[in-house]
Amino acid sequence: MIAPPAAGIEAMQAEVARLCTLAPVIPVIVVEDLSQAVPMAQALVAGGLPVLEVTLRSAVALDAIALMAKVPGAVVGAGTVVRPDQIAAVRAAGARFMVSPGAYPELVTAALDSGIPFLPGAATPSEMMALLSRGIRHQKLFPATVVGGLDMLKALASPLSAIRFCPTGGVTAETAPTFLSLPNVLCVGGSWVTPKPAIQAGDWATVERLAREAAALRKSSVQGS
Ligand SMILES: O=C(O)C(=O)C[C@H](O)[C@H](O)COP(=O)(O)O
Repeated sequence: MIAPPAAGIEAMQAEVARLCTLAPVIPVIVVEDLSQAVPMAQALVAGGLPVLEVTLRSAVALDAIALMAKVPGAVVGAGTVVRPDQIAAVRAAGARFMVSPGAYPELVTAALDSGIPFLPGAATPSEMMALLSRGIRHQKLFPATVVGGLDMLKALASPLSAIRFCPTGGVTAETAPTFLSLPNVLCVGGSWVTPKPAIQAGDWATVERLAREAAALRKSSVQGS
C-alpha cells in the first residue's frame, strides 16, 4: 500500500533543496579517528563546503557528528542511515539532515516522521517513483556512475521531471562539472574531497584546497527546488 505524502513534507523538501544548493558538492566523509573530526570540518568549511555528510560507517561517527556540528559554519548530517532505529541517535548527535544509500517504506516513514530533512537514495525509476509518491522530490542517485551516471540522469529528465538529484558514488573532481551541468542535478556528493592519505596525515591544507576547488564548481543551469 502506498502511504500518502506526510504532513510537513513540503517544508522538508524545501530544506533539502536549500542544503543541496549551499554548495555544489557535499563531501561524503568517513571519520575513523575522532581527533580528525574538528580539523576536517574546519578545513572543509574554510574551503567553501559547509554541508557535510558524515557516514555512520565508523565506530566514532555519531561522536564525530556531534563535534563537527559545533564548528562554525558547518551544517552536518548523517550518511549511511539504513535503519529506522538509527534515527534517534542521529538526532541526539545533532545531525541537521540524513542521507541513505537506498530506501524502503519503513525507513522512509521513520525519516519523514522524524522531521529531519532526508535525502534518500534511489537507483531505478521504480524506486524514484516510490519516493516521489511520498512527496520526496530530492533524491540521491546511488551508486551514480554504476547505475548509469550522466546517461541515466539525462534519460530520467523527461519522464521523471519532478525529481532533482544528488548523484553520489563514483563522482570525481573531473566528472563533477558535467554532472552539475545537468538541469536535474542539484549538487553532487563524493569522497574525493577527503582523501584517506590526507586525512591520515592530518594534511588539512590539502583538504581545504580540494574543498575550495570543489566549491568553485558552479551549477551552469537553473536549479529546481
Ligand atoms: O555511505 C553511504 O551512505 C553511501 O551512500 C556511500 C557514499 O555515498 C559513497 O561511498 C561515496 O562515493 P564515492 O565518492 O565514490 O566514494
